[in-house]
Amino acid sequence: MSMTGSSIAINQLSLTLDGNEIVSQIDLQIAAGEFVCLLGPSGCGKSTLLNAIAGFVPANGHIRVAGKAVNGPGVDRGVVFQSSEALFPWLTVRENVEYGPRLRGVSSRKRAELADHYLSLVGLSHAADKFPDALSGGMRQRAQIARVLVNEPSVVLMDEPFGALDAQTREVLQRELDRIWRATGCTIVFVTHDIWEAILLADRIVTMTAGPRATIKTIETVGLPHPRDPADPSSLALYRRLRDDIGAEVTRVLRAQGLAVGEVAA
Ligand SMILES: Nc1ncnc2c1ncn2[C@@H]1O[C@H](COP(=O)(O)OP(=O)(O)OP(=O)(O)O)[C@@H](O)[C@H]1O
Repeated sequence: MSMTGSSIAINQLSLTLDGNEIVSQIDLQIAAGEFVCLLGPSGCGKSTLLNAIAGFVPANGHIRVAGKAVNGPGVDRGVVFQSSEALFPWLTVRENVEYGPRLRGVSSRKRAELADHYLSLVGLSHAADKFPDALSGGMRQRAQIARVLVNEPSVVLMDEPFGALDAQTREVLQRELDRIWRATGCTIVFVTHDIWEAILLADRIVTMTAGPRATIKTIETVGLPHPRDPADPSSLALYRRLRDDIGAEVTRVLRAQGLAVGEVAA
């Protein structure tokens, strides 16, 4: 039970929703097994870009995963959402995790084996027979991650997966995700609002301009050893750069709307 990450190649990509061009001229090459975070002002189009890689949003331009054009959703790409409502409330954790393999016709013995493995990987073996309602927010997100990993995708797309969690649970799950990513070798694209979260997790951090027609503003290679220490001067310098880059975008938009006079931090 192992995965290999796939590369993602995005070239000259624009995305239009309801006739509005949300993101424009995106060029981004992600290596197999890389962990990339997307940061940017609220509403700039981070989720739209992630959804396009997932195949939920039609692409104008090119998105290739492992060299193959993305034309719709596929089992090679798993998506973890912020909301724990993504779990089926009428199924136990184990049944939720086995759902994907069951759809793919995997035998019950193999399904159970896969579920055991991925529930253990996310630290949820003890809660396998519980229903989602009986779980804490952090446990539900673990279950969602197991439900995605059980399909052994080469790319995991995560849309603010820890955004609704309290700070302590979030920190625990960030460490866990770092471990899980290393254990699986999958490629991760992770949308967040949280600059520290991006610094703790990412190989590279992509910042986006404010929309409409948002595009890539900067790409930072983090290049710091794991586990990352927020008190490290290099981490702090990177935090300030990212904060200033995103803050400048927020300020620009507010000024354009005639709403801001001073500087605005992200
Ligand atoms: N189905 C849709 N139809 C039309 N416009 C949409 C649709 N979904 C999102 N949008 C618009 O697309 C833009 C980008 O939304 P998106 O959710 O991708 O941004 P985001 O950067 O992920 O936002 P946030 O950080 O607040 O989660 C927003 O202006 C939003 O209003």
